[in-house]
Amino acid sequence: MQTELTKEYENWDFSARQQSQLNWYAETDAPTGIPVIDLAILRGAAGSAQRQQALDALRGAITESGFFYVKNFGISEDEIEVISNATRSFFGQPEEYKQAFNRYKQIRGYTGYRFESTARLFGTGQGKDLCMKYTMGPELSPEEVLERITSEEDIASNAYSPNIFPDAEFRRIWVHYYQRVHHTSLELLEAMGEALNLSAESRSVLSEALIEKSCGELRFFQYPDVPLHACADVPGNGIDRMAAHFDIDVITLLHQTPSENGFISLEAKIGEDFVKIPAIRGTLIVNLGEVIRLLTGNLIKATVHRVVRPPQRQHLGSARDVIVFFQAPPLNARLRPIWVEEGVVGRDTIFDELYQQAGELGYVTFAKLRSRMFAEFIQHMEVADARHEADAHLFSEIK
Ligand SMILES: O=C(O)CCC(=O)C(=O)O
Ligand SMILES: [Fe+2]
Repeated sequence: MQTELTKEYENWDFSARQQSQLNWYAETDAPTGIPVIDLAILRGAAGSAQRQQALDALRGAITESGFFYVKNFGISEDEIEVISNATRSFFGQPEEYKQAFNRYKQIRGYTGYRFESTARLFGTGQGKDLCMKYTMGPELSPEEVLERITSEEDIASNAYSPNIFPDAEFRRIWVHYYQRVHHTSLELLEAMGEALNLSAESRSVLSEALIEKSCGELRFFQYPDVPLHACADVPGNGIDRMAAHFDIDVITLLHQTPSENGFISLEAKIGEDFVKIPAIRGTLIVNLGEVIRLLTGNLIKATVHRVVRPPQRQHLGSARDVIVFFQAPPLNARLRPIWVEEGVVGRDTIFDELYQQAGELGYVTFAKLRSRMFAEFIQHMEVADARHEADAHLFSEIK
């Protein structure tokens, strides 16, 4: 058994690849209720019928499924190829070399295979994330950090920890992609404000708090082929590659590659069912996060999603790459409720509670909301770590 497992490690492939050569799905494969929105149309002449249709589709997606695709998002396939190949090449280095860039406590730099556990944070599954990761946050000067913090606690929270990169070229490539995807996220948030017909006051919450001074995090995940013995259909195994969760940001922009063998790993919970979200060439997947759900009184959905393991017959060729940008407010953002004219379905969230407590102050800082959200996660994290190591024997040692 051990020999087989070692052989599977030899299947870890980090060679450079051309995006055009991958086994993409087509736009017609988008699941029902997950529209493909054309950002080129949204950027076009205001008032055209086509543009109104795109705005209506956007409104439907964010208030119903909480998931959509976006095409013509302003980042070329070449730019995606450059960051992917640079990061794949880093992941292909010896573990010892990579560990020198590990700042996991600050959620920066390299995080090894099966190190983080989304299951542990959310209490919605078992096991560690079956991928390796690289992470960067906003590039801020010390003055810019000072502007954004509200207390000593904020410094300790590591939200503004410095970035780390293996070399100058890697940094240039990552900073470039960060700027590009950050820009796309702003375009989408503005379009959402328009699609929801927000009042001037509510739009100012979006632009002051979430748009202009936002602090996103960019991460690259490489999920290698799932080892045969760890597949979803082996009795007693879990099914997660990354356990079910919602994102705790404002909006997430995710680029995924298709697996060579066609297996679709990413699933979104729409109604009671988990729906497969295939990798469609030329698109990003967009989903909305907890912060915007709370600000809009549940109107915008922070949809639960997960990444699943393949069955044994599809373990070879199940590897996938993901570049994901989490758009988050700065810690000093002054969050207020966003009112949408019709359709407010609930005002009883943890945000509303904090907002009422704020009284005359009239806002809740993101720092406050964030620590309240994390307090909920800590309860899940008290589950014994052993539970998350129960399947460790299914994976061989990293050498
Ligand atoms: O790997 C994926 O496709 C999903 C990643 C994800 O949901 C996350 O990191 O929040
Ligand atoms: Fe997620």
